[in-house]
Amino acid sequence: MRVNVLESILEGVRADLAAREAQTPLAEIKELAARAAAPRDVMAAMRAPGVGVIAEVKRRSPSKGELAGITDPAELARDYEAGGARVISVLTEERRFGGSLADLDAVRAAVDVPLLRKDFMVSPYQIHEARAHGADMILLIVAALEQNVLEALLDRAESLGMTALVEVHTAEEADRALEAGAQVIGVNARDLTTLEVDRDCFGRIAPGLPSEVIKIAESGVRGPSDLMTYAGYGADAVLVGEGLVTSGNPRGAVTQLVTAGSHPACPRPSR
Ligand SMILES: O=C(O)c1ccccc1NCC(=O)[C@H](O)[C@H](O)COP(=O)(O)O
Repeated sequence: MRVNVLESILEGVRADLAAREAQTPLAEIKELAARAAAPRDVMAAMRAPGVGVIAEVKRRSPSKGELAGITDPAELARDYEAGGARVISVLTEERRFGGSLADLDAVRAAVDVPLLRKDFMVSPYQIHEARAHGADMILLIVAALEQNVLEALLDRAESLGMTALVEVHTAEEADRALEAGAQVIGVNARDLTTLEVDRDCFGRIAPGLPSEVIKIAESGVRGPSDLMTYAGYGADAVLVGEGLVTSGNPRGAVTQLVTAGSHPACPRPSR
């Protein structure tokens, strides 16, 4: 029997969430979120000219195991910011990705750019938690959520002044994202149920999305030439993890992508 990777990740996420909720009740985490500094303007960052880079702090992955022995996520984030990343994504899932809310705190204290809390969101609790720890953006994976839950979580994020990156892998999921009112849609080249990476996925789905929707190409970006390909299909930004953390020079690797994304020969999103 084939194991659905996403389902098994979600099981662990729910168990860890229940443990955190038992320790810090929802009312308390809401209070902490309300006291956090105002969220940064992610939409302005996404609409800036050229193709932007969302650089990910990614310690480990279910498919590849330990990626680069990250010892200081704050230092990595400072390199990303210096290289010109528009947003920094911090993976906070612990069991499979080795991340934590402590990583998010460390990165928040180190940089000024908007932060994406990259995790498997299944409950409003996690959104208040993200805000309490300084995130400006959260991830909602369509394949992981019933439509009513997707819509409720999107509303919750917006009510806190945050932006939701709504992630899809198929045209049907893209329809669900639009129906939910997503303003930012990420097309993940990685099928989270099998972990296969299909770099043609963005080119099949993104051109069919409305022009006003911000389009992000996620996963499997190896360098400037992938960015240019995605730009040709209307990408506003690329989200890159492994390619940066394993590069040996994350600042230089981000700079190369940012340079390609702002080059006059780079296709511009039409809106
Ligand atoms: O990265 C994985 O193997 C993975 C497996 C199962 C669920 C999610 C997974 N990754 C989350 C991501 O979306 C990526 O970290 C992100 O898009 C960056 O991808 P990459 O540049 O390929 O590291």
